[in-house]
Amino acid sequence: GPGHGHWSYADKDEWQLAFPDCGGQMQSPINIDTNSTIFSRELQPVVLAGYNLDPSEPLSLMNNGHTVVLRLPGSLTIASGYPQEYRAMQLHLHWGSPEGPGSEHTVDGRRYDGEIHMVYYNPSYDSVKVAMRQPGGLAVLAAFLQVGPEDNVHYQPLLEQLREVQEEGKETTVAGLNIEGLLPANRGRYYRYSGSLTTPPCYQTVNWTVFNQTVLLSKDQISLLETTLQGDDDKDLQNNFRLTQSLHGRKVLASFQ
Ligand SMILES: NS(=O)(=O)c1c(F)c(F)c(SCCc2ccc(C(=O)O)cc2)c(F)c1NC1CCCCCCC1
Ligand SMILES: [Zn+2]
Repeated sequence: GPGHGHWSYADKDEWQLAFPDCGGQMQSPINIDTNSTIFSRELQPVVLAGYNLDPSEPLSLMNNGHTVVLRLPGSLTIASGYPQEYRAMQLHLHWGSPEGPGSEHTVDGRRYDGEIHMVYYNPSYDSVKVAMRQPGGLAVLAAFLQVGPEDNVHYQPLLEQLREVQEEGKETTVAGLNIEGLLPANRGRYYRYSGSLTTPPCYQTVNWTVFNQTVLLSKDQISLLETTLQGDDDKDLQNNFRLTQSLHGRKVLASFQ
């Protein structure tokens, strides 16, 4: 992965030794205290463009030892909801275990079962490598995954491939799917704040959107996510979430009252 040292969720207190930004004052994830958010009428609904990918276009799905990553084409963009256009890079998931939930952000101290992150970069920079080091260079759309009454058909193409990438480093392909279907239906209600990657190198360059509406998956889909993948040395890949970080005075905006 990026950066030098090898890291794990077990040694998250040492991350800042090898990756100094991880000890910064604009770190993610955070707890969203809904009583302290500030309503901003400037925050327009998030609109995606190019999200209906061509089913004949296979996408790479990989277990990188820390999460499962679906590479996304740069033709998928955020058309509105941010001051400038962003282009898709990848999406990945965070989850817990059968013993407990595993979202990264929390809302009023509540941790959700899981969380999807769609990672975008600002194409006005020469490359992703440059963009990810610039403030506002990255945008991540985050949504909470929650157990609901039935299977979420949009997640099925991803989840049924998990067994093909059970071991760290394994890769497979997924047919082009409707990326928009992976996000909540209501993209007008979200929180916005400036933060960081939640993994080393923890660059403080992420313009975060955390949707208010959750995404519902069945209990079976959530437990498939929690019990299929293996990380380092064949240990179960579970609880791949970073603890919430101090705001250090940062304000969290809300697109709704
Ligand atoms: N929540 S998050 O967005 O910070 C995030 C995580 F929490 C993540 F845990 C991850 S996966 C861990 C980082 C990593 C490891 C290996 C490789 C590789 O072999 O290619 C790539 C990345 C992960 F990939 C990401 N997102 C990546 C961060 C690393 C590189 C920057 C650009 C892509 C976004
Ligand atoms: Zn993430």
